[in-house]
Amino acid sequence: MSPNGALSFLPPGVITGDNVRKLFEYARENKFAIPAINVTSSSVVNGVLEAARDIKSPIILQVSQGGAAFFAGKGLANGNQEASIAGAVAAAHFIRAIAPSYGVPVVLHSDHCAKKLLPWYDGMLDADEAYFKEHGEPLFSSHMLDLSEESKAENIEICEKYFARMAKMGIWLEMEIGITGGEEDGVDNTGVDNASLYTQPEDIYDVYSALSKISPNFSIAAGFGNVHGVYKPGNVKLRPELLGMHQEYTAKQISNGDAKPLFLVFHGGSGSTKEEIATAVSNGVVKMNVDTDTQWAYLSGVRDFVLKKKDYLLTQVGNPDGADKPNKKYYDPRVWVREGEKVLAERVKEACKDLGNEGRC
Ligand SMILES: O=C(CO)COP(=O)(O)O
Ligand SMILES: O=C[C@H](O)COP(=O)(O)O
Ligand SMILES: [Zn+2]
Ligand SMILES: [Zn+2]
Repeated sequence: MSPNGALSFLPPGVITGDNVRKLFEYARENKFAIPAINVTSSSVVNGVLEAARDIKSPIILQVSQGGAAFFAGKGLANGNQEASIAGAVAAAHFIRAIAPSYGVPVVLHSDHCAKKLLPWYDGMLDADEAYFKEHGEPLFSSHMLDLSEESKAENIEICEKYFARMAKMGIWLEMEIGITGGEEDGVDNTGVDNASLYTQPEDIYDVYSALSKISPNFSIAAGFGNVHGVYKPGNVKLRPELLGMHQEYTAKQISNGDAKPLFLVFHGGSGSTKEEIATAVSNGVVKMNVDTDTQWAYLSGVRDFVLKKKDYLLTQVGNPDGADKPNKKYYDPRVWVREGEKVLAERVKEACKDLGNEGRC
C-alpha cells in the first residue's frame, strides 16, 4: 500500500482530462489498478461509492448501453438509443452531484459500444460537448469504443475519428481489440473461436501507433482469454502473462526508454483468481471491469434478507410477533434494497484489495 493520501493531488468527485491520465500513470507506476463497476441505478452507485470511501480507493463507475437504458427506465422506448442516451446522461449528472460527498476521485465511464450502437456514443459526446461549453470539462471522464468485431483497419479508423473529437475535451478513450467472450449488450460471443480471444502484439502496436498521434489519453482492452460472466472452468484460459509481451513489443518499437508504454484494461474481471489479477496488474493493467460478481453480491444481500425475514414479508400486517403487527419496516425498499448495497459494497472492497487499490487516497 502506498502512504495515505498519495493521490491527494486529485480532487474528490468526478475527474477528467489530465487528472485521469495522472491517476492511470500513478497506478501503472505503482503496480495497482482501479476496478470499474457497472452501475444500473442510484442505489448501485451509492453502494460502490460507499465502499470506495470506506477504504480510501479511487473508483471507476461505468454504464453499459443496456445499463444506461435501465437507469432511464425500462418503460421508455429505445429504438434510436434515446433511453440509453438519456439514462447515461442522467447517471452522469447524478454521479457528478453525489460523488464529492464520498471524498474519493471517480472516473465516470461508458462501457462497450459496438458499431451498431454508435448513435448512443454520438448522443453521449453531444452531452459532453454541451457540458464542456458550460463548464470547461466534459460530462464523462472516458468512453469505450468496442469495434473489435470489425476489421482491424476499420476498428482503428473509427477510433481515430472519434478520438480526435474527444481529445478536444480531454476525454479518455478505451478501445478493444481482440474479442471478449461471453455476452455483452446482447452481442453473443460465446461461440467465438479461441484464437480471437488472444490479441496479437502487432495489433496492439498498430493501435498504439495510430492513437498516440492524437493524444496520450487512451487505453487498450486487449483480449487475453477474457470472458464476460462467470462460468464453470472451461476450455478458455486467462493468460494475463501475454500482456507483458504486448508491453515489451510496443516498448521495443518505440524505444524511448519507456518499458511499459501501454495502459491496459482487463474485461471480464468476475470469477478471476487473485493470481490472474495480480499478474495482469504487474503487466500494466490499470482498470479491471467487474459486473457479474457485483450483480451477484447485490442479489445475495436482498435474497438473504427476504429469506430470513420471509414471515414478515408475506402480508402487510401480521407476523410471528403478532397478528396485528405491521410489516412496513421490513418491506420498505430502504430496508431490503440496503441489504443488497451492503453486500455489493463488500464485493467492491474485495476487488479494490485484489487490485492493490486500497488506501490510495
Ligand atoms: O467486462 C465487463 C464489463 O465490460 C464485466 O465483466 P464481468 O461481468 O465478467 O465482470
Ligand atoms: O459488457 C459487459 C458488461 O457486463 C455490461 O453488461 P450489460 O450489457 O448486460 O449491461
Ligand atoms: Zn467486445
Ligand atoms: Zn467488458
